[in-house]
Amino acid sequence: MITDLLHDIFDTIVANPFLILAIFLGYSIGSRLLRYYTSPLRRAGLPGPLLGHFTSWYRAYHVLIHRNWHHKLQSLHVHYGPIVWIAPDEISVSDPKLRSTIYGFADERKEQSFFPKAHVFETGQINEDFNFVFETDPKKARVGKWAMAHAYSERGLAVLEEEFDKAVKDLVDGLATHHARPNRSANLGKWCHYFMYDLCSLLCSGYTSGLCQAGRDKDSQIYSMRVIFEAVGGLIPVNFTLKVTTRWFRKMLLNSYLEHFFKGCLLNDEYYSKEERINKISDDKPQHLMSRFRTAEQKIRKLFPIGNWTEAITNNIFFIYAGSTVASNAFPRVLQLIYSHPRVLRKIRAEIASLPNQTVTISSLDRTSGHTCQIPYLEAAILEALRLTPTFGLSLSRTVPPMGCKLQDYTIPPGYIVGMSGWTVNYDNAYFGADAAEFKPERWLGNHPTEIGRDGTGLPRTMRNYLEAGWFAFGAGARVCVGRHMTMIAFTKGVAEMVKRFEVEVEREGKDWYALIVHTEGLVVRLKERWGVESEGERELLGVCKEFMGVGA
Ligand code: HEM
Repeated sequence: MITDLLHDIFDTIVANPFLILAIFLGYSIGSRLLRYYTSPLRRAGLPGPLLGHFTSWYRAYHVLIHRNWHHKLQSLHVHYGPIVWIAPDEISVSDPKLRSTIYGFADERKEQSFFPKAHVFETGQINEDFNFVFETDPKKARVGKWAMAHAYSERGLAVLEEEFDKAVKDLVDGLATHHARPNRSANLGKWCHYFMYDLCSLLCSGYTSGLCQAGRDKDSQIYSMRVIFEAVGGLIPVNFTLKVTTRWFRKMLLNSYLEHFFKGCLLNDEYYSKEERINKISDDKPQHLMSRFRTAEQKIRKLFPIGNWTEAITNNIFFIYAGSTVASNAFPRVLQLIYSHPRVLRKIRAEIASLPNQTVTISSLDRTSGHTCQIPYLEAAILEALRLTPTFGLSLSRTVPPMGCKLQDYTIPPGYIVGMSGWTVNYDNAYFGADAAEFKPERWLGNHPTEIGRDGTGLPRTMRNYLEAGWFAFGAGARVCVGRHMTMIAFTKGVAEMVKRFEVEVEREGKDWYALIVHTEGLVVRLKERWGVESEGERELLGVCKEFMGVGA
């Protein structure tokens, strides 16, 4: 009986494929229309592009085909205001003042009021154990952060300062060896990848992956990372990805790239298995991150006993490199902005010249009690560049908790997704000023003209405190980027050595395109080694020498 029925269905499909297609399309369009007409977001009158109210393919189109979602989102907010309904169940918010509503630490009614990471982040779970960035279970994420935060802190990284210096030296020496000669241009984007990847290997295991020395992506590590970013970034905006794939399936698809990557970076010794290698590095280098992750994994395991320790450690190491991919796409733009503003460049050089040994150390950044930052202008220039190019382009989506939420005049019911993106928040004129789109490091310095600090001292609020409370380059709240200190240390040291050593002329600006993160591609520059100008007297002398040798000042 059932077999007959199945036969009949099969015959009908074979005989009438168009009928089946029509039924499928009818169902699909009908269900979308029904969802739209019954949506509380429509009843609440949320503004936004009509197509986006029906289907998430509207956004996927801009992500996957045009690769310009970050700019599209900016123009949507300019057109519709700070709250935009962008996909059937998702709202984009650009008002910095609403940051704490969505990402703030929950009050005592945590279960009811905390906005957890949206389910769609599960797409990035391509392995079976703890996954720092994409973990959607708030309890697990909290435990992970608690176990690992110290290793990523300024103090935790200070013990590895030598490794930062080594990576920076390899970057400038590599650029000098491979590119600093006439008629030889350098792809700055690629070099920033080499730099950040070498740095990660040094921090994790104490030896370099040698990309800056080689001047190329030796073992296709950057390529492997890119495949993972592309696949995950392409799938996240398409809602049905999670309906048609499982964690096992995504692992099958992408794990080989993860393993290849891991091998290229850290397991390049054929005599050891992965487990042996992890243990050997961790035992030999207890200060390095591999060892810190092994300890963190043991802590997490006490609370979440089921898991695979090598995968957990692989994941953590992967996220060090993944974070660095975010950073290495930001670094070229940071350098470009600084070099293309001669006044800023001069001020940075003057600030560095005033440092002991003309060298940035981690303690130059120290602001803890009794210390003053010794490189406020350089730091401000980097923060300002990161504000304008927040490479983590993806909206950081959160699920509205059971008690719902109010965004300006709109009430959003539980279960809907709300999210902010640095590309819209950081350009908000009302918060950052009418000149928000301009590169002005000075805006981070001094005090706010009217506000009083919120620390109870009655002193004016610093501009830095005000801006950091609104910007969104590193996210906000419980899931704020743990790699921000590592980024600032690497960038301040990196910029300092670059501006000391090279004059840089941009030959081609390249372009930014969107895929989970905003990639910086094709930024080509010409480098000329400087003569280490230090004092007025030396400058004059060097001017004479250069003139004599025809090098030009
Ligand atoms: C310019 C550089 C960077 C930018 C713009 C950036 C941006 C971000 C943002 C926006 C988030 C929040 C994600 C969310 O809330 O869903 C985040 C999280 C994270 N970042 Fe970064 N990041 C940078 C560098 C790094 C580096 C160098 C590392 C690695 C050391 C790193 C590791 C992480 C990790 C592990 C998380 C997850 C934190 C958590 O979920 O609790 N990031 N990053």
